[in-house]
Amino acid sequence: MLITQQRDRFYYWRETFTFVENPTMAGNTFGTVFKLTTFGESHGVAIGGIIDGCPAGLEVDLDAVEAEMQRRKPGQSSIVTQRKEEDTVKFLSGIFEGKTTGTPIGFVIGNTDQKSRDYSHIKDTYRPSHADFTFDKKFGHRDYRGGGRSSARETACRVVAGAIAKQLLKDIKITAYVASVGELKLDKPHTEVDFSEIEKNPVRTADAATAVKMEHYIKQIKKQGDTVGGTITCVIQNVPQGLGEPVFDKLHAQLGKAMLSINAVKGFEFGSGFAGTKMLGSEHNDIFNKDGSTKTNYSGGVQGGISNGEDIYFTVAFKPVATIIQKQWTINAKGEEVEMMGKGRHDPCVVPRAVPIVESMAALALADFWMLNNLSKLDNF
Ligand SMILES: Cc1cc2nc3c(=O)[nH]c(=O)nc-3n(C[C@H](O)[C@H](O)[C@H](O)COP(=O)(O)O)c2cc1C
Ligand SMILES: C=C(O[C@@H]1CC(C(=O)O)=C[C@@H](OP(=O)(O)O)[C@H]1O)C(=O)O
Repeated sequence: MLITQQRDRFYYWRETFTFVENPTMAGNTFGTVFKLTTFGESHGVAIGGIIDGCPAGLEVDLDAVEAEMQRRKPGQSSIVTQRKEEDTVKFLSGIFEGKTTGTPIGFVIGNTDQKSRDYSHIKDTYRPSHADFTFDKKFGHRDYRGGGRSSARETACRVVAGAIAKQLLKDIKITAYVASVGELKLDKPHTEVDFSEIEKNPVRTADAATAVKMEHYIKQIKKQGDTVGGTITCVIQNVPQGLGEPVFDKLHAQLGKAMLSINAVKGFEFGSGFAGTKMLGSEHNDIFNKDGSTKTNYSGGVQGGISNGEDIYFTVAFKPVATIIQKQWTINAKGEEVEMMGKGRHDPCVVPRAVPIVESMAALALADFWMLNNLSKLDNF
């Protein structure tokens, strides 16, 4: 081979691999085998995704997908953003005669009620604690309308994939609920929560009286043009033993990544979490029953990064929404200090709509581990 040909080949491969390893805007895919890639901006034509690695032959209950979308969609009650989107999912591929074909499942969700005028004042001005500043610094060119790609609108795609992952997981039951809004707490450990209460109130907490207080508080905060944070607890039941891939892809590590990838998340507490630090080993150790189950479950259903068959539980902390309808000082792209006020339709508190997002991300993490676990033993081939 001529030296010039060799050189051209070298450059060809270098460029190819550089592209594959360092694609621009990396980070739009979650999962190793059961994978979700999402695309789209909040005020663009549509958002959507591709679910790859879903096995063939899964009967997809489209009504169940639709029901999950209704739980997340904007405009669903007076304590969430008043942007009105139907969030009907249009599947483009990968499902035939009601069953998955094992090929990529492509889907789109239209954006129909965007009001981009509300964002013209932040074209060159950064909302404090939103993603405007960092997206600008990283990419230099961004769709500022509605926060573009940084908007939680993208999480609609996660809910589509999560709804399918839930169906793949069959008996594994994933339930999330609002555990606190500001200082208002649902005063019950997850083991005493009545899951049937969650969908009966717009806050999605598991107690009617607490829900009334939380709803009232969110409305009050909204009137002041302000926002408030909260926490969501998630419980996963009927988990088979063996899910999780030590050492770097431990089950709770991936769940942490899944949760921390959700917009506005600031904390993830797994199993006994921070409270466990105040206990002694003699109190904290989960003592076995003869069948391998444990008498207590401070481990949160995971030991050594692998599920042990007990319930998995964790809590996710969400910050107060950044866009407030109050004047605040900020800076513009020229570095000048300017006063700005948020405009438009924002969530005064994200937790009511984040409940199905937390469940979906948990389902995606578990579906991936379920697929991977089938590869971990020769007996499975
Ligand atoms: C369900 C949900 C709804 C949200 N709604 C809003 C909103 O209406 N306005 C807003 O400024 N941020 C909202 N956020 C948060 C922003 O998307 C998020 O703060 C922003 O992308 C910056 O990312 P970070 O807070 O994770 O750093 C929402 C988050 C979630 C999970
Ligand atoms: C559109 C959704 O939520 C949006 C999330 C969001 C943000 O900054 O994250 C800001 C608001 O966007 P807009 O100003 O366009 O109404 C929310 O409504 C959705 O969840 O589907």
